[in-house]
Order: sequence, then structure tokens, then C-alpha cells
Amino acid sequence: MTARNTQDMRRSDLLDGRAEALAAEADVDPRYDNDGFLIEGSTDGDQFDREDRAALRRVAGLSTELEDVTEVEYRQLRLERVVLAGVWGEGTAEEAEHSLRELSALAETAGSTVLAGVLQRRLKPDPGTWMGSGKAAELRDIVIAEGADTVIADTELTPSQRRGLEDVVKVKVIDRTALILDIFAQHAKSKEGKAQVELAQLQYLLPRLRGWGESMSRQAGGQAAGGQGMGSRGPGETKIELDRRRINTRIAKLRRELSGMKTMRDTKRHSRRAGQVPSVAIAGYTNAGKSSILNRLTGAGVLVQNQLFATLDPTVRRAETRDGRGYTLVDTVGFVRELPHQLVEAFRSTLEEVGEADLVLHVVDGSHPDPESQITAVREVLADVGADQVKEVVVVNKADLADPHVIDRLLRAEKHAIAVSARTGAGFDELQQLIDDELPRPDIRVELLLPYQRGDLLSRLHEEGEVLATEHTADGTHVHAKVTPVLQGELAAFAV
Ligand SMILES: Nc1nc2c(ncn2[C@@H]2O[C@H](COP(=O)(O)OP(=O)(O)OP(=O)(O)O)[C@@H](O)[C@H]2O)c(=O)[nH]1
Repeated sequence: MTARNTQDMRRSDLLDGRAEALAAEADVDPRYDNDGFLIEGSTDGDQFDREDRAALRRVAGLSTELEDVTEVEYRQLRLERVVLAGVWGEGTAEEAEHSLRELSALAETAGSTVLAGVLQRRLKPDPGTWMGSGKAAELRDIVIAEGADTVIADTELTPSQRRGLEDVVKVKVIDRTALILDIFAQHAKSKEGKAQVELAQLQYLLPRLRGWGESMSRQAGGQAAGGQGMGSRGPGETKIELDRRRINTRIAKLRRELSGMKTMRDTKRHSRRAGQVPSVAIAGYTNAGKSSILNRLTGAGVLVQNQLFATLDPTVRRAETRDGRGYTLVDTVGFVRELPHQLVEAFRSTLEEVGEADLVLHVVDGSHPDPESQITAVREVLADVGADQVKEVVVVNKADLADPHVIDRLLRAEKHAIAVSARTGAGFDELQQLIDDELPRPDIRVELLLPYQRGDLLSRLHEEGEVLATEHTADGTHVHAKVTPVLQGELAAFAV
């Protein structure tokens, strides 16, 4: 926690001022709000000039590449110096603190500096300001003392609570949902991931349009004394309607694109399934060590970071059981408590892949202060996307760091559980064995005579089936094996 840094404050003031000046020059209407920067076409209906757009993007700290310019641009403002706020009613003080600590990790992942945190016990949040008025005033004092530019609320605020609290603390207020959406936006790499996140962001934005308009016009009125200057025109009903229509158009387009991408992914998955390649999905709370486990199981170099949500796009890797059977390993997006429903919705098709796996490795960070709450959060999402019917093994990871009593407790509570350390490799023999045992085996007995020149078929039998006995005869290799239905069909010509 550092002392107030006036330079930072000035820089952000400057940022807003310059953007406004540029916008005035370009005759466009830049709009700021609690957690977004919305750029639109000029108010007289002319097309927004590309150069103006680039200039605005530069000022806002965005990349100036133009190819991804969309009709409505929405971006989270950089959060820099933040104070966290939590309200808790039920539960214990310890739980409330854990939750705020997690919010702090999320805020840091989003690139901000966390200066302080404030917690209030209150059975019912205030409908107007969320925190009670006394606590909100205390929060404002902390914001001033620390020189913070943003408050992050550990909940999903209603638009009016956000505005009410912003009126008291006088800096931008954002909620947990907006923060998580921001992290996802930063981490999305693939076309599909980006489209999924944008869809979630727009869905979050849509019901908040009206609220933003009101708060913006009030804010601008306070800044510009004449009240008639650029930015002081609050968007009227028509403007909001226009925004809403544009956003709805964009949402429809994203949905169409995503459904096209889903079809492609389904086809790929079906071809994997048609070959009867068994699959294992890795799911788990963010930062639990999913990528590290995937790496150990496959030897693949997947990005491992001590950051929340390093993995957004599902990674599919080939792996082998110890007896040489091939299977696919799918790494999924990290889960988090109260994962915003807009995200679950947007990532539904990705998460549904878990439901089609033969086995789910549910990775838990054994060194976390409350691993049970993580398990619950992950299971809620899995149930939500219909993936709770698949056999699940709880893999308690980070055994090298975790308290042995906690590991014991988890292993005793879960029917199928195992403790490992992706760092040291401890427990991986058992984990491999478990995967061997759980994956479906080829179970159709066949007797074949394979010509000597078809060594490729014998290799496939070894890879995809189970070879029980071979005997070399004058006519070829006589094989007893267990195979999958697909392999049986393909080898029918060689059946004895
Ligand atoms: N001490 C210890 N650290 C581990 C272990 N496994 C992973 N880590 C560390 O935990 C952090 C997160 O690991 P990842 O594998 O990226 O976790 P993840 O679950 O894929 O993370 P997300 O992408 O956020 O969902 C990294 O800093 C890892 O080095 C372990 O067994 N022991």
C-alpha cells in the first residue's frame, strides 16, 4: 500500500481531458462510464472517420490497429489504483476476508495496484449505495488518502447501487463481474475466445445502458460549468435506443459467428469420438494447476502462469496411457466463484465439451485456504452446463505446499480423489494408473489374419486396441485382440 500518488491522478485526468478535446475536434461523442469507454459515430450521423478513431484509440491507450474496429467499441478502462470493498451478511468474517483476498488477486491479474480493502457487515445491502452511508463515507476517505482512482465492489451491483456509491466516493466504481469480464477480455487469444468474451461483455452492458447515460450526463454537468459543452449532452432516450439497437445487432452477429465456430468444433470432436479415442477433461478453479498437470501428462509446453485465467481457450492434447492407448486431454477455462452468468452463457459450448469426456480430472489447489469452496464453485458450473454426469476424480494438487491435514481431509471427503504435485511429480504414477483404469477399453474380441505387408494394421491394433496374442504363420500374422467397434468394422476383411 503506497501513499497517494498525485501524478497518477493527474495523468488520468489528462487522459479524459485530451480524449474530450479530440472528440470535440472530430465531432464525435466519446462516452466514459464506470468501466467502459464507448466510442460512437458523430452525433450528426456522419460516419466516424478512421483517423479520428485511431486518435481516440491512442489517447485511450488502445492499440491503433484498425482491423478490429467494430461498430460499437467497448473496452474496459485500465484500472490502476484500486480500493476494494466488500459487504457480507451471512457467513463468517474469515470467509469475507478470503473473498476480498480473491478479489485482490483478480484485480492484480487485471493489472491494477491494490491499495486497500474495506469490509462491512450488513445483512441487507443498501439498495441505494450498497454499503451503508457511514461506511461509504469511510470508503471515500480511504480513496482520497490512498489516491485511488477506482473502487471495486466484491459483488454484482445493480446499476443504481453503482451510481449511488460513485456519487459518494467520487471515483469510478466497478463490480466483480466487470472485473472478471475485463480479465477474460485481456486473456482471450483465439477468434472464438474473443467473440465469446465480447458477447458476454455486451450482455453485461445492455441492461446498464440507461444507468450509464444518466450518470454520465450528471458527471459531465459537474465538470463543464456552462453545461452545454461536449460531453455534457447526456444521451437522451433516442441515443440509448440507438446504442441498444447497435449492441443487439452486434450480439446477433457474434451469436451467428459463434454458432459457426461451434459447428466446426463439433465436427472435429465427432471425428475424434468416431475414432473412439477416449478423452479426459481437466477442469478446476483458476490457478489450481490445470495447465501444469496437462504438461506433466503430455510433455506439452502449455503456458503456465501464476496468474488467474492464463488459460481461456480450450487446449486439446494427445496423451497416452501407460499401456500405450492414445487419448485426448482437454484443458478448460479456469473457474471462479460466482463466474458471471454472461460468461458461463458465452462459454457454454466450450464447457459442454467437458460433458462429453470419459473422465473429468477436477483439479483443486490443496494449498488454498478454502479448497472446499473452490470444489463447490466448480461443481456448480459443471452442473450448469450439464457436465456433472461424467465420472469425476478430484486431483488435489500442490501437495508440496499443502498442509497434510487438509489433504487428508479432502481425500477422506471425496469418493474418488488423489493427491499430486505437478511441481515435483509426486503422485503422478497413481494418477496415470487411475487414468489407465478409468478410460474405456476396447472390448470386442476379434481373431484376425494380417498379411505381412500390412504392418500398419498391426501398429494400429497396438495403439487403439489391445493385442492379446500373436502367432506368425505362413499366411501372415494371426492375432487375437480386443478392439473398438470402429476398428472391428475397418478390419472386418481380415477376420478369421
Ligand atoms: N508449489 C506448486 N505450485 C504449482 C503446482 N502446480 C502448479 N503450480 C503453480 O501454480 C500456478 C498456476 O498453475 P497453472 O498450471 O497455470 O494453473 P491453471 O489452473 O492452469 O490456471 P488458470 O489458467 O488460471 O486456470 C503456477 O504458478 C504454477 O507454477 C504444484 O504442484 N506445486
